[in-house]
Amino acid sequence: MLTFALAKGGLLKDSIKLLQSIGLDFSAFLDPGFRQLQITDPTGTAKALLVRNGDVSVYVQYGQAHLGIVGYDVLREQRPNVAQLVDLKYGGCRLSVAVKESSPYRSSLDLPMHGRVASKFVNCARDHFDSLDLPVDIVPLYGSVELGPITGMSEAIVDLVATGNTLRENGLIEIETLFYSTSRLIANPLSYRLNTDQIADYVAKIRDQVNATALV
Ligand SMILES: Nc1ncnc2c1ncn2[C@@H]1O[C@H](COP(=O)(O)OP(=O)(O)OP(=O)(O)O)[C@@H](O)[C@H]1O
Ligand SMILES: O=P(O)(O)OC[C@H]1O[C@H](OP(=O)(O)OP(=O)(O)O)[C@H](O)[C@@H]1O
Repeated sequence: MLTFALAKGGLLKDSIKLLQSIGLDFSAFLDPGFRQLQITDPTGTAKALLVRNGDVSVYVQYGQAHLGIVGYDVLREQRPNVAQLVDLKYGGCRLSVAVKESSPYRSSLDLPMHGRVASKFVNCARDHFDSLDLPVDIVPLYGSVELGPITGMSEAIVDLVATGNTLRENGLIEIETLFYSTSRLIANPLSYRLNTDQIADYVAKIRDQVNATALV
């Protein structure tokens, strides 16, 4: 049976809405009291696994899920062996360098050599500073990254920004954008090539739905 890996958290509502639009109902996952992590759509045609955002590509790469929905930011950070098929357009955000507004830094190159940069996106952050030939210490954090500069633990952060409210409310400013991100439909490369469980039909329906929505 075709299996999707869906990320709990910010992307879940839109992912379920998208799958509903192609006739697959996994809305039970949105019920806060619901505790099952694997469900079958009421029509019995597909299954969904509810996993952490950072684990979606793991299930897809290892083949327990044929398809998955995950942020492009995560794909850039993890570089998993999966096929990236469709830009789903929702979950828009960007990965940026931010510092305290009161600091003297206004671009990445203003940061001191061997200064600290806190991030959940350690690979993306390292690539960015390597490309500038600026040696910095990347400090891995798993959330509330904004506290790095606020507490003085780091000079800067590399973190996701959407509305910019979190930065503003914490006295930080964005000084550089690494890349923009939206959610992506990914597939296990072998299942996709072999068209296991008619993956191609579902991918085409999802692509059509996204294109139709973009035209509205
Ligand atoms: N503020 C935001 N606005 C819009 N999209 C966002 C925002 N923050 C993150 N995203 C997008 O949604 C995805 C999921 O973010 P979410 O915060 O739900 O997961 P997470 O807590 O980072 O994941 P994990 O559970 O693996 O730590 C991100 O990878 C990104 O693509
Ligand atoms: O620009 P904004 O619209 O304010 O959104 C940005 C915030 O959203 C994400 O955090 P999330 O809610 O995922 O929590 P986290 O700090 O635990 O990663 C990101 O890490 C920022 O903190």
